[in-house]
Amino acid sequence: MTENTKPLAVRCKGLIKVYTTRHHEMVVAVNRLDLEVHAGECFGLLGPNGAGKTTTVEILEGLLAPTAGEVELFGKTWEKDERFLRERLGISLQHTHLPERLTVRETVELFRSFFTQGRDVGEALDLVALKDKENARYETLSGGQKQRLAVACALVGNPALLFLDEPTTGLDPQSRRMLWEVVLAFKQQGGSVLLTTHYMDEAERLCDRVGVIDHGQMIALGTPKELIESLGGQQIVEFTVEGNDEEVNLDALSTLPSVHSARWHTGRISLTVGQLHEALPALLAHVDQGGRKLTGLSTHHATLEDVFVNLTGRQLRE
Ligand SMILES: Nc1ncnc2c1ncn2[C@@H]1O[C@H](COP(=O)(O)OP(=O)(O)OP(=O)(O)O)[C@@H](O)[C@H]1O
Repeated sequence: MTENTKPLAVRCKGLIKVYTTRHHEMVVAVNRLDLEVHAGECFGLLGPNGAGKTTTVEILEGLLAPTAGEVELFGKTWEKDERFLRERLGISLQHTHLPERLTVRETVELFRSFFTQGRDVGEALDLVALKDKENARYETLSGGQKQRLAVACALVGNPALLFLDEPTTGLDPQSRRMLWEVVLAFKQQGGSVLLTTHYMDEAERLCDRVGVIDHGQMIALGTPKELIESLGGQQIVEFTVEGNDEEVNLDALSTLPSVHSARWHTGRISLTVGQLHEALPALLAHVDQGGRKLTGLSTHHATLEDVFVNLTGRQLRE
């Protein structure tokens, strides 16, 4: 099969999930979501708490029934081809509770037994650098080791598609980087990945494309580079001035050289800027001419976080 005729790893269309709470209130968690993950791609779903990421992922994993919409993985559906799909998916849930008394090796052996074909247990442990812990009981592992074990369990069936729901939340930097290497190696061998994350550096490092989801809807989709470029500038300048904030004229600021846009953001003025060496002198002169004094100034390279703020006026993590 050529690249174009390969079935998509994930295709969902018009996905809707409405929960009914204990108090009989309706919560629309996913609202007409369309999503495609290509074979061999790492796709990241980003969004704030409660955006609908976990609900979406659990529907795609066949763990939760949608209220409406179509879901296909490798051109197959959960209704008709559950066995086929279970053999091809690796799943690491947001919270994994594994048996406390089993050793690391026993845990992975248990998961290996669910699959007719799969990896050698030792190889799966090697992949997540847990070989030296194979005889340790689950209850004695650190948070990072537990998370890596969950990923080993997801990998031991030699899946074609890996689901990772916030795989590195709460991990130390070294464990996070180790998991990133595991994901990149899996992708390099042709695997497809759908991951959710709160970490923008993680999305930028791992994902070929990302979808930003808010209130159950996809509000932006593209490569990290495309999304960041959509801001119109690669740099963000944030500053505060002494005196009455109300008088700051955002329109005037956005006409300064190399400034693409100006907004209020968490008590500061935030400018999206093309060239710092053009924008900064002009900004300083502008503030000076207005008879004001700068009380703070910082700059950073635009990130996916800035994309989210630009789209919604909110922080990704509040
Ligand atoms: N079982 C449930 N019953 C009622 N409402 C629910 C249920 N599960 C989730 N929700 C609601 O659906 C919305 C989406 O939740 P979901 O967990 O999918 O979001 P999320 O983006 O994964 O958030 P987080 O990053 O915090 O995990 C939220 O408003 C949540 O409160």
